[in-house]
Amino acid sequence: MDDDDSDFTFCPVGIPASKHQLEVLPTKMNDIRIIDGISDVARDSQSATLLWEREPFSGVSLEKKGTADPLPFNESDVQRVLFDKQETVLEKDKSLEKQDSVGSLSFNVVDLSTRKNDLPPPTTSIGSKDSSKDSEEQAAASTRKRVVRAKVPFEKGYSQMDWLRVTRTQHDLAGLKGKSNRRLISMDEVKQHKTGDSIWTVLKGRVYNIAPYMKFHPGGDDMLMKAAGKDCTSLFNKYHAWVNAEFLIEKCLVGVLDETQ
Ligand code: HEM
Repeated sequence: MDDDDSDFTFCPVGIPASKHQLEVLPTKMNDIRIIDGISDVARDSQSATLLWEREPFSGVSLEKKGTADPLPFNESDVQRVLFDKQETVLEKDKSLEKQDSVGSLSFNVVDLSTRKNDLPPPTTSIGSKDSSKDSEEQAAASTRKRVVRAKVPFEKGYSQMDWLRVTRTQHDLAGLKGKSNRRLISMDEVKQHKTGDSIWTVLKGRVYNIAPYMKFHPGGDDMLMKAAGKDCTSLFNKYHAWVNAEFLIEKCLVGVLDETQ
C-alpha cells in the first residue's frame, strides 16, 4: 500500500527532508517573510498584510518538491516570498523575481538583496545603478492604481477600542426606546431608516442600527453608508467576511428580519 503512488491518501507530503536540508532549515527559516498577494503589497504598507516574518534577512533555501535541485537563484540573495503576486509586483521586482511551483502552490520569489528598507515608499531607492530608470519606475509606482481600498485612518477617539468603550458605556445604541430587539422587522421598515441617528441595515438576517458605528468603521463612513436601508450581507462578506460583526455591533441590534414578507 505504501508504494502505491496512485492512492492519494498515502501520498507523502511536506518538504523532502534530506539530512542537509533538515540541518539548515532552522537558520534559513529566520530569513523568510511571507506577505499577502491581494493588494499592492510591495509598495503599500497600509494595505499590505504581513503574514509571517522572521528577522534578520540574510537568505533562504528552497528546493523543488521531489528533486534535489535547488531553485535557480542565489541562495543568499533571496529574502521574500510573495504568493500569487504577478499582477502587483513592480517592474523592478519583476526583473528580480523567479517563479516556480510546489505541487498546486505557485509562488514568486523576489530578490530584494539590493534593498535595505522593508516595504519602502515609492520614492525610496531600491539600489539600481541606473538612476533614470529608477525615477521612471518611481513615477509609474506613484500613479499605480490601488486594487484594494485600505483602511481609513481613524480620527482620534474613533478607534475600535474606543468603539468597544462606547458599547460598554452608552445605553440604547440601537435606539430601541423600550422596544424588544427580538421583534420581527420587515424590509420595508428597514428601508425607511437611512439617515440621522437611525440608519438600519440587515446583516445575516438581523437588523442593526449602524448610525452610532459610522465614525468608528475602519473602512470609512462612506462605505458603511452603502449599507443604509439595505441588506448588506453580500457587501460585508465581499470586503471582510472574517470580521465579527455580531460581536462588534451587537448593542446596535434592532430586531430580526422578517423574511416571510
Ligand atoms: C455592517 C457592519 C460592518 C462592520 C461591523 C464592519 C467592520 C469593519 C471592520 C472591523 C473593519 C476592519 C477590518 C480589518 O481590520 O481587517 C472594516 C473594514 C472595512 N470595511 Fe467594514 N464593516 C461593516 C460593513 C461594511 C460594509 C457594508 C462595507 C462595504 C460597503 C464595508 C467596507 C469596509 C472596507 C472597504 C474596509 C477596509 C478594508 C479592510 O479592512 O478590509 N464594511 N469594517
